[in-house]
Amino acid sequence: MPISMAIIGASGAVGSTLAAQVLRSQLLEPCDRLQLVGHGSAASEGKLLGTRIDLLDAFDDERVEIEVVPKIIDVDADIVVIAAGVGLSLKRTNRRDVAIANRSIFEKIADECASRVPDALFIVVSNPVELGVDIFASRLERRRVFGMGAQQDSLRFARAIAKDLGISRRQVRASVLGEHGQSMVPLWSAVEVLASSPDVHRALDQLKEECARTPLRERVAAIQPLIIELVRAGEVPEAYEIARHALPDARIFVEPFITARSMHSTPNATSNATLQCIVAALACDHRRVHGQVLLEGEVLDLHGTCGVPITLSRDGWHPEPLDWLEACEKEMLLNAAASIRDFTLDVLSQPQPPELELEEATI
Ligand SMILES: NC(=O)c1ccc[n+]([C@@H]2O[C@H](COP(=O)([O-])OP(=O)(O)OC[C@H]3O[C@@H](n4cnc5c(N)ncnc54)[C@H](O)[C@@H]3O)[C@@H](O)[C@H]2O)c1
Repeated sequence: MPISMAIIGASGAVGSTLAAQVLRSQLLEPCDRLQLVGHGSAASEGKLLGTRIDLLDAFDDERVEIEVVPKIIDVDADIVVIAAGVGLSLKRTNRRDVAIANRSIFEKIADECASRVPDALFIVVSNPVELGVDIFASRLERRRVFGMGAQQDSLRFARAIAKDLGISRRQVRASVLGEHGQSMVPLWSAVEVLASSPDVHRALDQLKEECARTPLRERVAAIQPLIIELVRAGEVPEAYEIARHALPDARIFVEPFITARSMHSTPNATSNATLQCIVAALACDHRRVHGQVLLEGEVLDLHGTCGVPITLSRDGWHPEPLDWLEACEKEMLLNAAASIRDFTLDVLSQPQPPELELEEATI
């Protein structure tokens, strides 16, 4: 069955990188289609037309059909990635301001997708991922909507552990659940190392013991304000140096912040995690990924949006059991779910902001 994929926000850092990674991966074949979707402005259409030719120049060997779709209402795909919206900036310095700005963008895109492609699979990349999932899942079949933030965080955690053990990330399986934000929950009990060397397993045990000595939140709080200060002052090497010395579970709270601030986005890592989710949905082979989904009691009796382990098919997500969580991990996950709920309710109760200023919404 041919694959038809749309990237909403394809002119952005993440959207354009994802398009390149999808084409580079050779996931798509000649009869498949990749839609680069703009948002109705002449500037976004112009940029996408240029992006299309650049992608063709790079990847046309596979003869995948690459289309520019100037308006969201004309999207036509089985898999829709939402990478449109604003991020942190000088004007929007916190997650709440980003959420308030992106809320109306999410609502508009979700309404148009609901009328146009209700049976697609929707992958939310834009932040806050949980707000996006909530809004899309309220307008579409919730099982067809998931956020990729938890997969991104899980890959980061696996890399941080692999780095400290001196092995490849391929040899580490790790899970980060909860929020794609300050309430994320890295699970030491789920870490699996596929290396056979006893030294590596001993080193992992030592790492876990070291982490257990001081609560994660305390370790993050001890370095985060300083890192924020250093990044604000433009002292990026110093900020990375502090992050490098943090233990893996705390490092993933601070390192992405430095990266996002120093290069405006995290396009390669985010696209890679999104691509892994797309590959999992197409393979439909029960491989475990992680995603923010709107739960109705399927896991730990949770109701609301939360990052959990899932499997994927083209028709949507299926929850994986979580009854093996340690008591403290379960408590952290329940707290994360409550914090997500409070944040989302707060944002949804705010008055709608005026239209985004032109210079932000043009491309
Ligand atoms: N989940 C993650 O791990 C992760 C990582 C990086 C970025 N993000 C989020 O993804 C989103 C995109 O990030 P980016 O770095 O590519 O940003 P970017 O500024 O480079 O691109 C933003 C995209 O959104 C589009 N856009 C802007 N206003 C719009 C509107 N009113 N309607 C529709 N589309 C609009 C732009 O045309 C552009 O294509 C942001 O919300 C960002 O916070 C998430």
